[in-house]
Amino acid sequence: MKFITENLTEIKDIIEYCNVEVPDYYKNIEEIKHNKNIVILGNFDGVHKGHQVILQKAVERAKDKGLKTIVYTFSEYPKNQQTKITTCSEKAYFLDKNKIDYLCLEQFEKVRNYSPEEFVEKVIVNDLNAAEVYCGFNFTFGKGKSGNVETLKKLLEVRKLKLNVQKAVLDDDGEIISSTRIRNYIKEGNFEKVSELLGHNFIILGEVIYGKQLGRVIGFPTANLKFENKIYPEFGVYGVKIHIQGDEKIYNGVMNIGRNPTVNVGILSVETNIFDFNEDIYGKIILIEVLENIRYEKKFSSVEKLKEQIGKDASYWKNKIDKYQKEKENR
Ligand SMILES: Cc1cc2nc3c(=O)[nH]c(=O)nc-3n(C[C@H](O)[C@H](O)[C@H](O)COP(=O)(O)O)c2cc1C
Ligand SMILES: Nc1ncnc2c1ncn2[C@@H]1O[C@H](COP(=O)(O)OP(=O)(O)O)[C@@H](O)[C@H]1O
Repeated sequence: MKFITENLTEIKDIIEYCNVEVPDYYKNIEEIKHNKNIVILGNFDGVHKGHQVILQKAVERAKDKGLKTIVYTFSEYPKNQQTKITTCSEKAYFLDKNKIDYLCLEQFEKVRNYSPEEFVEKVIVNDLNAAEVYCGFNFTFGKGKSGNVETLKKLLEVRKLKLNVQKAVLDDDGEIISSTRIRNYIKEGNFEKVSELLGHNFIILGEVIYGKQLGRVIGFPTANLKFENKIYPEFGVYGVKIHIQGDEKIYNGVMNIGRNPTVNVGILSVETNIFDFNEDIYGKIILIEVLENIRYEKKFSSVEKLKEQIGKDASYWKNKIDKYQKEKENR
């Protein structure tokens, strides 16, 4: 997948993790102008199962017609930053998995005052060279969200462009799959439901930074990540899978999110002890898949007691992994 963005810092992690060339904005803009494209509009926070239906249909259509697919979305959406399920880099990771050709991360400020007509003419027709457009049933656009799917349909029709509107995708219980529902399940720690509605596990992608360097002393070194502008599960301990930049192997481990009240630092941290691993990975990008809430974070009366509990958390998760593994083998 190629990127069209002027804000490279937002995609730095995914560029490094996937070891791809730093995108050239002007070159890629020129490239899409020479193609005929299917433009897919939306926020795609989480790239959940509903989003995936739109993406798959668009990709299929593009294949049939010899077109390219472009997801057009905003880099820094103005509101609700801390409720985002995916950062730009994480969104890019899943869009790439869905075989999208280009991801255009537009600065919202650039287009926020465009009327629906202007948006269609300047963005969809001129910049993106659209042959067809896809969006979800609740898509809005233009100044103050003045345009909806009906407006878009009419504006595209006069330009002989087809709009494909995806109706709401439902889960097995007949409820609409939405980013809001997924956020609530993340907060509740119900990762079975989170994974079911996302169609993949909740991920945290980031660079390993220095922490207090106490982990190694207590026998549980932890790879620490920066806190990003996104939603995090409640402070607590989670069973996770870990992927490390440049390493094919998938590791298991336990992650703690919180303020480490026992050692009284109070700084927010997201840190993971990786099982059967002993390497220096400072500066590397890692991708964590969150699978289960094990318990909530707690203040222990001593570091010794904390150490004992971390040992129990790790054993609990190792046993569970063994159980999953045996079940898989017997199936
Ligand atoms: C599985 C796991 C569970 C943890 N649970 C707690 C906890 O309940 N309370 C707490 O104060 N710290 C908890 N921690 C965080 C430790 O305090 C922290 O890892 C330790 O201070 C080392 O930090 P460092 O990586 O910055 O050196 C946990 C860490 C792990 C890996
Ligand atoms: N099994 C492991 N799990 C996590 N990190 C490990 C492991 N083995 C070695 N490391 C390395 O050690 C560092 C963590 O050690 P730690 O003492 O907790 O320091 P810090 O407080 O800086 O995170 C990680 O960033 C990584 O480079």
